[in-house]
Amino acid sequence: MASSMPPEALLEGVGDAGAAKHSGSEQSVLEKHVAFFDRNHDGVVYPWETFEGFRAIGAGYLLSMTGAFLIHFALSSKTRPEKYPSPFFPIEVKNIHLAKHGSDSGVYDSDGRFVSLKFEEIFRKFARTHGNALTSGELMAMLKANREPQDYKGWIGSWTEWMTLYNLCKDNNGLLRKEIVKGVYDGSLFERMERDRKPHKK
Ligand code: HEM
Ligand SMILES: [Ca+2]
Repeated sequence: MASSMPPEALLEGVGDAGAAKHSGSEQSVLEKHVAFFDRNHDGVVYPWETFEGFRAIGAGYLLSMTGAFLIHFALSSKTRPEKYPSPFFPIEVKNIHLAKHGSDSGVYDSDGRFVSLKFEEIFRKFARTHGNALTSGELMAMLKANREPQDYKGWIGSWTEWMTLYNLCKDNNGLLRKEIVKGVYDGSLFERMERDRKPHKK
C-alpha cells in the first residue's frame, strides 16, 4: 500500500508541535494537523481535498480514496454541530476537536492542544528496543494499552491513524522514529513530505 520513506528526508524541519496554543485566532495543534488537508485554506476540508493531501504526501490511489471516504464519513457531522448533514461531507477545521475519539494516546487534549507529557510517555513506556523509535510490535502494544473497554470505534480510529502513519513513514528498519511522530501532530510532517516529493514530480 505504501513504501518506506528515507528518514533523514522526513526529519529536517519537523516537530515544532509544542509551540502552538489554542487561544483566540491562533490554530490549535490538532487544527494544524487537519489544516494541511484544507488545500484552498477556506477553513473547510472536503473529501477531494483530503484525497489530494494524501496523494501529495505520497499515499497510493487506493489508500487516498478509502482514507478520504472513511475520514469524511466518520467525522463530517461531528464538526458541524446543529447543522444538517451535508452530502459533500465537509469537515470544519475550527471544530475538529469535536471529532476526537476515545482509546487515543491523549497527546491531544480535549481542545486539540499538544500535551508534551503524554507525547514523552509514548516513548518512555513503549520504545523499549531503541528509546527514540517504535517497532511495529511496540506500536501494537501501545494501541492495546490505550484501549478503553468496549470503545470499538476508538480502537478502529486509533489503529487506522497509527497504521497509516507507520506504513507511510517507517524507516528501512521498520522503525517509527520519535521525530516523525512529533511532526504528525502539528502537520509539519505532512508539509515536509509534500516538499520532499515535489522535485521528483515529472
Ligand atoms: C496520512 C494522513 C493522516 C495520518 C497519518 C494521521 C495520523 C494521525 C495520528 C497518528 C494521530 C494521533 C492519534 C493519537 O494520538 O492516538 C491522529 C489524530 C487525529 N487525526 Fe489524523 N492523520 C491523518 C489525516 C487526518 C485527516 C485528513 C483528518 C481529518 C480531516 C484527521 C483527523 C484527526 C483527528 C480528529 C485526530 C484526533 C484523534 C484523537 O486524539 O482522538 N487526520 N492522526
Ligand atoms: Ca477547503
